[in-house]
Amino acid sequence: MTIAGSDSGGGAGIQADLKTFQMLGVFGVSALTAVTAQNTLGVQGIYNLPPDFVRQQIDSIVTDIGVDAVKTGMLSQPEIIETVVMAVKHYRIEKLIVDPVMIAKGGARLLAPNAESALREQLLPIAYVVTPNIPEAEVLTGRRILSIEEMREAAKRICDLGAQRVVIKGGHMPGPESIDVIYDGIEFEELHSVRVETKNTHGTGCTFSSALTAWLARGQDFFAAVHSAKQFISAAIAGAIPLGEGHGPTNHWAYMEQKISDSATFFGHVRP
Ligand SMILES: Nc1ncnc2c1ncn2[C@@H]1O[C@H](COP(=O)(O)OP(=O)(O)OP(=O)(O)O)[C@@H](O)[C@H]1O
Ligand SMILES: Cc1ncc(CO)c(N)n1
Repeated sequence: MTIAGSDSGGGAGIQADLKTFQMLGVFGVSALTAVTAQNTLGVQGIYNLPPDFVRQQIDSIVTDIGVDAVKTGMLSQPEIIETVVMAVKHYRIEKLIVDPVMIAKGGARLLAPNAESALREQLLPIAYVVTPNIPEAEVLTGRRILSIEEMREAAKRICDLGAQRVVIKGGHMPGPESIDVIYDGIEFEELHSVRVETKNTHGTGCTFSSALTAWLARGQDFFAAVHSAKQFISAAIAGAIPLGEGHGPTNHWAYMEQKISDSATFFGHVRP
């Protein structure tokens, strides 16, 4: 399940999450927190849903269909965070993947400033894993992050805030590689990928964390699931189709296309 906002542009939010789940063979369900009027140029409008109605959607899903993992994205308001926290505790959801969405690529706020403390103090302590980008990790820790060493320190601090595991995504740090720092409370790992020179990075964070959620729902262990998610997002960025005039979306089917062309046999055809 994804608990997040709708991106009318289809590249981020609920739409990115459900497309990613589908591509990874996971049945996606959703609870909407907000509806955005959004495209590749920016966010033109936000309509928040009432917290009670967010809870009603979660109740509808969990009491009938059930969930193997739950991901949160845009939560927008402190009351929505409190509602999600209560529901996660009530249903004893263990695999909670928190993508602490704060600001969209174009600069629009997707989390009210007065919701940051609720996120830090109430949601992080019940997270199985948190996946901040660098600016989000800076807000959560209150410190600048300018190096891999500082990413590691931030990961430790975020675990000290109560999260069990952390992936700090390195898309915002300049350099020839995009490096993510993974920490499970004991061990660190760095995941390197060649930085693709592209402006089509709308929704990279949502897509990465929903791929991680899908692999965790499928039962992969934490480090393996992060590696698989990185493969998914790397293919989605490299294979992005340019849409719109601004930051275009990633390509949610590129990973499967790559898998198909990598495989020796496909529909009975043996590749030379
Ligand atoms: N230009 C790029 N080339 C290769 N990998 C990238 C690039 N930009 C981001 N990534 C990777 O994509 C994933 C998402 O990271 P990023 O830091 O962009 O998330 P984000 O800022 O939360 O995204 P968004 O807010 O747009 O949803 C990470 O694994 C990161 O390393
Ligand atoms: C609805 C929504 N969620 C998350 C993001 C972050 O990419 C976005 N741009 N829009």
